[in-house]
Amino acid sequence: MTAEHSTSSGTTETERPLRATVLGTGAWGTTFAVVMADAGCDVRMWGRSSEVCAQITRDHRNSRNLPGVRLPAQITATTDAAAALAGADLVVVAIPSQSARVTLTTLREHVPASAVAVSLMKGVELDTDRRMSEVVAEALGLPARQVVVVSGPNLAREIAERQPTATVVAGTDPEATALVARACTNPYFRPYTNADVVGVELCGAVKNVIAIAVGIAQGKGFGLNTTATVITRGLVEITRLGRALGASAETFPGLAGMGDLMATCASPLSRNHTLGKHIGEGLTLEEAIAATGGTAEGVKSSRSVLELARSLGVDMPITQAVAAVLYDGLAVDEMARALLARPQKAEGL
Ligand SMILES: NC(=O)C1=CN([C@@H]2O[C@H](COP(=O)(O)OP(=O)(O)OC[C@H]3O[C@@H](n4cnc5c(N)ncnc54)[C@H](O)[C@@H]3O)[C@@H](O)[C@H]2O)C=CC1
Ligand SMILES: O=C(CO)COP(=O)(O)O
Repeated sequence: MTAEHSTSSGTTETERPLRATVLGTGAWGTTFAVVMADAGCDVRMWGRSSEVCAQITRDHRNSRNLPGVRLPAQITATTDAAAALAGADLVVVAIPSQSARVTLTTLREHVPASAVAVSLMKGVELDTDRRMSEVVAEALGLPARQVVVVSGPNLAREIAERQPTATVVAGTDPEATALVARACTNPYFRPYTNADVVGVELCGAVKNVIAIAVGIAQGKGFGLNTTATVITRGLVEITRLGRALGASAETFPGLAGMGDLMATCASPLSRNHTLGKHIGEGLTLEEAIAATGGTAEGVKSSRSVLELARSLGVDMPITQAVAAVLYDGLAVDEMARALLARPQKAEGL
């Protein structure tokens, strides 16, 4: 992957590998660094832990977040934000959604004004109800056209093992979107581009809440009929919210929508699914968070998505039930009863 710069004659010339800086050394940040390194980019990482950064640079491993995976030797990591971000063409954000605004605000002075920012995060900010691309643009002071999102059926561990998958790269500026898609194209990772940023981001955030619901059902011992019902009606909920916010109907049955729902709701690798299962088995929220490890974004997003839906008058019964179980003491046994007892209606949106 090389950077192309316009020359004075208006043509482009290939000069050097594209420089990408990943913010966050968690499971997905590290895996996406591998994806971009395998696509030919020059990849640096920034993280808070000097121990993790040293291990990435020196031993080519991240045993805390991606145990057993060997990283390409050219990936380096540092806690020094200025060094990590100097000259970056792409700034890839992979930290928990609720920490994004504060963290990016402190890093802003080091981000080159011409950089394209890439959000890998799947959440909606509490209190503001902002999507992550909006948070990134506001915190870094970048125009919306310079922010691109990546979202799809992308369980980190499988991709770190170079198992084939596809994703969606969404942005409002076709050039920036294509640049990010090229930066992550390699023999096992295939991005599709999409101009529907709103739809792609909502799919990524809300599928985590639906995966918690599926996990709860499975933790209760319910089978595949229940799982299929929650996934399918979950997609209806996501679509309803997205349409109210102007998203394209075509996005929801695609990779970022149905694709990611299938991966996240089915896989024991998913933190959201796992957390839900623990809740269904009777753990408290605190116990389930501790037992799951890693970031289960759907916990906080159940509240922010519900806030957003209410502000728009959109009905999201599964999301509402998950938030009620996690935060309002609704008993798990009551959850299914409450969902099934709702008034009869026609299928569809
Ligand atoms: N793990 C996965 O398979 C996928 C995750 N995502 C999304 O990517 C985002 C990041 O997820 P993961 O890397 O998996 O999470 P993780 O839990 O593995 O790692 C999060 C990382 O962020 C760091 N961090 C936490 N608070 C921070 C702060 N205030 N400032 C700087 N760093 C901070 C942690 O130390 C850790 O290194 C989430 O929004 C998640 O939904 C998206 C696709 C796949
Ligand atoms: O987003 C993901 C897969 O696409 C990862 O899901 P979890 O955050 O639930 O692990």
